[in-house]
Amino acid sequence: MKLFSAHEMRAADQAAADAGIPLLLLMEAAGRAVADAVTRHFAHPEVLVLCGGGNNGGDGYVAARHLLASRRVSVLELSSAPRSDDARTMRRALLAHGLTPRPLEEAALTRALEGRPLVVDALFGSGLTRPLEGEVAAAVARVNASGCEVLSVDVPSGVASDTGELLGPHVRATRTVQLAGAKVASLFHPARAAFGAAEVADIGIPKAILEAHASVTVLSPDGVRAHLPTRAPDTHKYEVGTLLVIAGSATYLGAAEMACRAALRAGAGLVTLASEGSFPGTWPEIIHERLAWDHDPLGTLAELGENRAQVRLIGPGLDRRAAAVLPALIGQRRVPTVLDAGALGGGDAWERAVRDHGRCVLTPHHGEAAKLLETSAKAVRTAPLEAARTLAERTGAVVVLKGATTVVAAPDGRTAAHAGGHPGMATGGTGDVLAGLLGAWCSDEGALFERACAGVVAHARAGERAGARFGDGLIATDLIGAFPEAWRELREGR
Ligand SMILES: NC(=O)C1=CN([C@@H]2O[C@H](COP(=O)(O)OP(=O)(O)OC[C@H]3O[C@@H](n4cnc5c(N)ncnc54)[C@H](O)[C@@H]3O)[C@@H](O)[C@H]2O)[C@H](O)CC1
Ligand SMILES: [K+]
Repeated sequence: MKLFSAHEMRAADQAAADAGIPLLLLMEAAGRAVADAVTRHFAHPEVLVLCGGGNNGGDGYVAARHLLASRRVSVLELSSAPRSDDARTMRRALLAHGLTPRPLEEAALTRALEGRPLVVDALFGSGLTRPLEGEVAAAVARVNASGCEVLSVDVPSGVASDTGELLGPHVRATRTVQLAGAKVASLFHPARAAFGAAEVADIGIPKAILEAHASVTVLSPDGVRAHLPTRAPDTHKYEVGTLLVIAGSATYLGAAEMACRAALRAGAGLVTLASEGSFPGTWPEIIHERLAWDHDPLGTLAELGENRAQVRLIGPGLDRRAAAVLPALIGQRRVPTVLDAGALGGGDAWERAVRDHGRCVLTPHHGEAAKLLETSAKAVRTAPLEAARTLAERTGAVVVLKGATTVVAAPDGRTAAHAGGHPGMATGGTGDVLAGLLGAWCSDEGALFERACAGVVAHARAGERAGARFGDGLIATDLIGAFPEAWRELREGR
């Protein structure tokens, strides 16, 4: 499935019109899809349709017309007359069926809501340009306070379709029927919650036109299945991903250990941890090599069995003293390299090293991305797709921008987003687990973006499984425990 900005959707509409499918046809299909969704999901005998002055309102008039056959329908419209010709046409068609919209005034709305109808919200869609205020904001507040169920058309009115940030008063929908494609806001918190159960309706824009106008893919198990690592029956450990993890510090080895364990459970053939201090060695499968950050760490690493590592992961719990040698460390080997946490150093030399390397995967959370982009965490939160893309373009790396919705961006502009997982994953160490998992799966340097996408979906699925068992009390190592099951489910298409 694709994700659309308002601009991309308008461009797709225009391309459809140029190809011979006029907007009026799309509007008819949109309103029909909304009426179908009402029939499928709601049994209310009474339906109240609220129409705005744009094309979203036009969809509302069409839905009202189709619902007349099976429900008692009333329509309240914003006092301003419909602005677009198409919405005006659809309003006339409704009049021809004997239903006359009435002005959306306080008294009329209050009275209409008393009958506890299903409310179809067709006030504003992707054309919202500023926060709702005045009468409209008051009407939206009244609808929310009524406790009536609401089906929003395309976007809950008041939600800006291009960002997960909420800008002002908005409808809290029970369900939203998104038209032609999912909108950015439907995937990102906190706006995501306003959509209720979100679905996408086909309104007759040809698939090729939609594909050509959307730049973001919504990740799903089906979409990543082809990129899950598989093993030949006669393979050996050096063939399935040998990983060198450069992480941890003398006193804090937990993050490094979790990354190593996750990599092993994700199928890495061999995992070597290079860190300072002695390793408690709770998993004997992890090979430990000692290095001293004050004493020629690059030389030590060059001597290690590092030559055998097909992938490197640098960063979880990394000793602060490593910062001084990070650019040289990144440049030391040309194998795919996942940079996490302490290895997301930033600065000119770091950025140059990452760019020159050309096979890096960066896994920042919002705060780390903000530091790398020299902006605020709020700016990253408001526009995570753009933040991930900018960082990927600047560094030439695949960027995995972690959050409740994770964005994966490639330097060539490919972008994907995934909203799976469980709120319990907001706990220390889940990022280390993702880093280890990506370390295990990013051995295929020709498919770093695809493997990163698969890793993000698998990590989220493991979180869902662990969340189902432990709820918000899940801890990072539970994800590692749930990982084999999650991976199997994805492989088997469950
Ligand atoms: N391909 C598709 O998805 C199709 C979608 N359709 C529907 O069309 C709307 C978008 O229509 P548009 O006319 O561009 O915008 P709106 O209906 O959202 O109305 C905006 C309208 O209102 C003005 N405005 C904006 N913000 C405010 C505000 N805060 N207060 C007051 N007024 C505001 C703005 O100037 C516009 O005039 C899409 O969501 C779908 O529902 C088509 O029907 C079929 C193809
Ligand atoms: K709406």
